[in-house]
Amino acid sequence: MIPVDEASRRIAASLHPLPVEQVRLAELHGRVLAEDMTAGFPLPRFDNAAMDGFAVRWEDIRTASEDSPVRLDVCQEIAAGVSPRAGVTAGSCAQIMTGAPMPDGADTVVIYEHTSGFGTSSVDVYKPPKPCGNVRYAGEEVREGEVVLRKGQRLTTAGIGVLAAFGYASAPVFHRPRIALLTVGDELREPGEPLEGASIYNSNRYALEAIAVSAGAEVVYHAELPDDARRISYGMQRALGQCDLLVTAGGISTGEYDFIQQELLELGVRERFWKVAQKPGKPFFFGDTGEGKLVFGLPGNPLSALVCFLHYVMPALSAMQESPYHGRIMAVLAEPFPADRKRYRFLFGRVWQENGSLMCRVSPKTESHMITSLVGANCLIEAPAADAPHPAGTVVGCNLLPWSTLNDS
Ligand SMILES: Nc1nc2c(c(=O)[nH]1)N[C@H]1C(S)=C(S)[C@@H](COP(=O)(O)OP(=O)(O)OC[C@H]3O[C@@H](n4cnc5c(N)ncnc54)[C@H](O)[C@@H]3O)O[C@H]1N2
Ligand code: MOO
Repeated sequence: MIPVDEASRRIAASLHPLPVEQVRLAELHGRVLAEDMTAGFPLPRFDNAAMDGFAVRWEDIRTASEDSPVRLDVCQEIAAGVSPRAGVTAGSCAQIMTGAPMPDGADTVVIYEHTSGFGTSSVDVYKPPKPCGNVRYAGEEVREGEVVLRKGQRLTTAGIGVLAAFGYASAPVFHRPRIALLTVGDELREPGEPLEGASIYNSNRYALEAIAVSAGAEVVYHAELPDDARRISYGMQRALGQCDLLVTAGGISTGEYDFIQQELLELGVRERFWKVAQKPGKPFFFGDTGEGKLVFGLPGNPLSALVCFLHYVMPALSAMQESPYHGRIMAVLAEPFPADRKRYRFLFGRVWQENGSLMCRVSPKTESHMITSLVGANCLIEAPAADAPHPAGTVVGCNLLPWSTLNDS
């Protein structure tokens, strides 16, 4: 049995970055950038109006007021997307729309509301803005050549919007990690099928598939297998042929029908560890193949499987895409945490904000088969082994669940 940190280190030592591919903008959501992206031009690209109104020389209208307006000749209209025909000279101005390029000579835009209005050959200005007011200057947001998105950034709303603004129709991203998912157990039935005798429904397949997809991975293969060494071996061979990570759930402990470890070793998988000093998830197995594929043998208890996925598989998926994984925040226990005497303990729970601090408490159901303890949980709380419960007030690590937010009810 090895400590939790040592397990994470051994997994990290087996990881390789995934290959890179060029993917079209519309398909980039959730993908991870494989290169820094730079600005091909400054943003804004040219000086332009921030408001609808009149492009003027501030010098001409600085004294304008309701009682003593300044009258200017309107020499042209400039709409967004149109280049100015001429510059603005003393005593003249241009009617201009938001986003339209500023004409030479003008340094300020007077908003429509502070003038006599559009559509005439001259305009009265009633109120001056600040000098250079209502103008967006070239390069004020981003300089040409500046890095706007970093390698390792997961592309969602922000990254996709920024790529589009700089005209990138596609971007280099890491391949999506391909996961093969095997669940094993004679007792398992698929949801929708009838239950008979001592059978139970296969929840791991669906919960693990959901978390894998939310982590940006692709489940390329799945099989639901009986406790039969030959069929498990065959399923694992097929799975390994098409994935980057093989994730199995169940059959990894020491029972008479736990064939996963034995069959993995038969297939030449190199064991990096089996058994970690943690609760739940003690019989967790990790290995790799000669071709660099990773094998995660998760315990079958539903919460043990999810804890191992959250704590080990998620960071591995990020690292394979050279993306930093910031899972953990620190929070204060509102109630005692039932520590284990020998094993590092993970428990689902809730974290919330109170008077400027983050507080947390574990879910009322704490056993590793109790899948309903996930309902209402928004975090996974972790704490080291101890002879007595960690008292309220202790600061512990909390990992927001990838499908939750701080404000989930
Ligand atoms: N003598 C010992 N017995 C057990 C030990 C041990 O150290 N010595 N470890 C216990 C711990 S801790 C865990 S965790 C489990 C893990 O065992 P396995 O990984 O071999 O899992 P199974 O025995 O196949 O299943 C355990 C449990 O989970 C249910 N299960 C399995 N797959 C699914 C699924 N896809 N969907 C829903 N539920 C599933 C299964 O029916 C069992 O109840 O071993 C302990 N025993
Ligand atoms: O470690 Mo098991 O995963 O306690 O239930």
